[in-house]
Amino acid sequence: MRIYVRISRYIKPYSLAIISALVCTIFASAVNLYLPKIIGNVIDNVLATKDVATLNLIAVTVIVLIVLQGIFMYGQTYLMAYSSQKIIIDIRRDLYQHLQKLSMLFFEKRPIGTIMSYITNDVAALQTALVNNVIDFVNHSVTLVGSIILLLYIDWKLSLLMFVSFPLILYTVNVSGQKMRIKSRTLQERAADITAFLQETILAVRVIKSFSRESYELERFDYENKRNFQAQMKIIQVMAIITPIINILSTIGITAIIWFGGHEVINGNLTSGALISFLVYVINLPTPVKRLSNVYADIQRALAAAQRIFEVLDIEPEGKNLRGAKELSPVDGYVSFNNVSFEYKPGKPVLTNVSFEAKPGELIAVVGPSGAGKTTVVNLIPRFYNPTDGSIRIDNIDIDTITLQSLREQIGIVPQETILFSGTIYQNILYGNLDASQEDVIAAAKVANAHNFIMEMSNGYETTIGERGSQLSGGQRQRIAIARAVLKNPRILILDEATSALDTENEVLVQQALDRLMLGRTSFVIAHRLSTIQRANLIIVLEKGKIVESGDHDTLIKSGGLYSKLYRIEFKQ
Ligand SMILES: Nc1ncnc2c1ncn2[C@@H]1O[C@H](COP(=O)(O)OP(=O)(O)OP(=O)(O)O)[C@@H](O)[C@H]1O
Repeated sequence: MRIYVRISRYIKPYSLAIISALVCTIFASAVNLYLPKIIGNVIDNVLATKDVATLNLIAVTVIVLIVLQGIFMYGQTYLMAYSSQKIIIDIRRDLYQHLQKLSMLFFEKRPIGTIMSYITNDVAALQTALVNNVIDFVNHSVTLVGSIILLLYIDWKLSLLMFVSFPLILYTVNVSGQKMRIKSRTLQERAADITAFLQETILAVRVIKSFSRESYELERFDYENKRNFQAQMKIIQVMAIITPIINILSTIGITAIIWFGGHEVINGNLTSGALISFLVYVINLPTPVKRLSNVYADIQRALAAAQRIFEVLDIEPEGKNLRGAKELSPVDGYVSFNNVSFEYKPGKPVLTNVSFEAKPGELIAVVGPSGAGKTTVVNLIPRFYNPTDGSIRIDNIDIDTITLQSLREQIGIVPQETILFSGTIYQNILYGNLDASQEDVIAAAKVANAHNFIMEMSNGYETTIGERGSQLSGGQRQRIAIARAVLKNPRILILDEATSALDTENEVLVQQALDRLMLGRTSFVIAHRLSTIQRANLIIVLEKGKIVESGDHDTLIKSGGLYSKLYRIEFKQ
């Protein structure tokens, strides 16, 4: 029931348009209902009495009715499509907005394709239900109920005969509808699996090719397709059984009516016209029943989709602001970790009692073996995750007590892998500060050593870069990411130095750009370069989530611990 209430909340703003559409539908269906009655009239009152005047009148009436029906059908289609599109846009928007608020953990737990499927497949299923099925439902319900009333009015004994088969039909529809609902959900999940698979393998096409795993991937794809096929066939099976059953039941009913009705006419209890009208109503009756059973199945499918959509909408944004969270005004850049512990999965600590301080403008290098928790430490600063224990303070304010947006406005991040959006280079740099002027963008590009290579491109700043910036080299992408960060002008900087080596020229340009970017900002660098650790005010050495050493380069080398070992293996080459 709750699901209907929630859907109705989306429908409410468009109720006037929907009601108007439904009124149009009712009138359009009423015309259909009236036509068999006219046929009966022609037989009894025109053909029997050879009354030409009435025949003319009936002909004109039929044409007028059909024209009116056309107008109503236009209204029904237009208004319903209008409102359902609007409703779908609202749902899609809410879903997208909600997804944006969900924590990183949500995205890490699910393949990208599955998440996309919520917004594409599930919303599309809802859309079909809203556009086609609501109209069909009203149209065929009116036809069904109207036909039954008219049948009773024409001859109730004949009607009773027909009604014997009806409960059987309704029962069949009901049982199959329940089955459809369960199977539809499975199908929807299988469809999402295929999207997820495609997404993953298309993104990883380079890896697949380099390992020559095309046939292996094809096998995996075949498997996903097979599962989808099986889910699809289970639904078809139910539908394939229900249709002939309904046909058989209706045909038995019609034959009985012709037989019994024929006797009624012969005995003079019924006119020929009335029997013909009756038969036309009865023959038309399976259509609404069949369509309603399809509508029912479609609505079940839509409900399954709606359920999945609402399940996502119900996931609490984990990184949400605490009640009474304050805006963080521009900071000096003092950052402290106070006994911070963290676990991604309960019971599996990734960081334990991490404490350190960074003064404004300092460079903090985070080093340690792979998996030590370096990325996790820096990800806690913009609150991509919340510490399980302890606190992080910026300018002595616990970051838990400030709004996420104002916190993240003060932090610039240059990741190891630069993610660019399809669009122009200009738009990609502007992403750092949407209010920046053209001069600012160019100045930032200059600081980032990006201006020259941009100007050498076919359309300069207006050059469109392919999806994820695939047309640019690694070093160029990094410099665009740096330009973005320069434009944002944050007080605190998080930098993940690329491990992959660039060519010497790019290396120098990137390094120079980074140095300019870090100047005067509190910078946390997951360090892979010798120059960074040598210059760092503080080096934090992590091992298995704990700080095992900290200090500057010279002190740590002298102490001869893990750092000096790492230094020999990783940095001093
Ligand atoms: N999203 C996640 N969910 C669960 N566990 C995670 C997640 N991210 C990282 N971990 C685990 O947490 C630990 C620390 O990971 P982290 O990425 O912080 O290490 P790192 O020092 O940055 O490693 P690397 O140098 O290899 O990038 C690892 O054991 C890793 O497996």
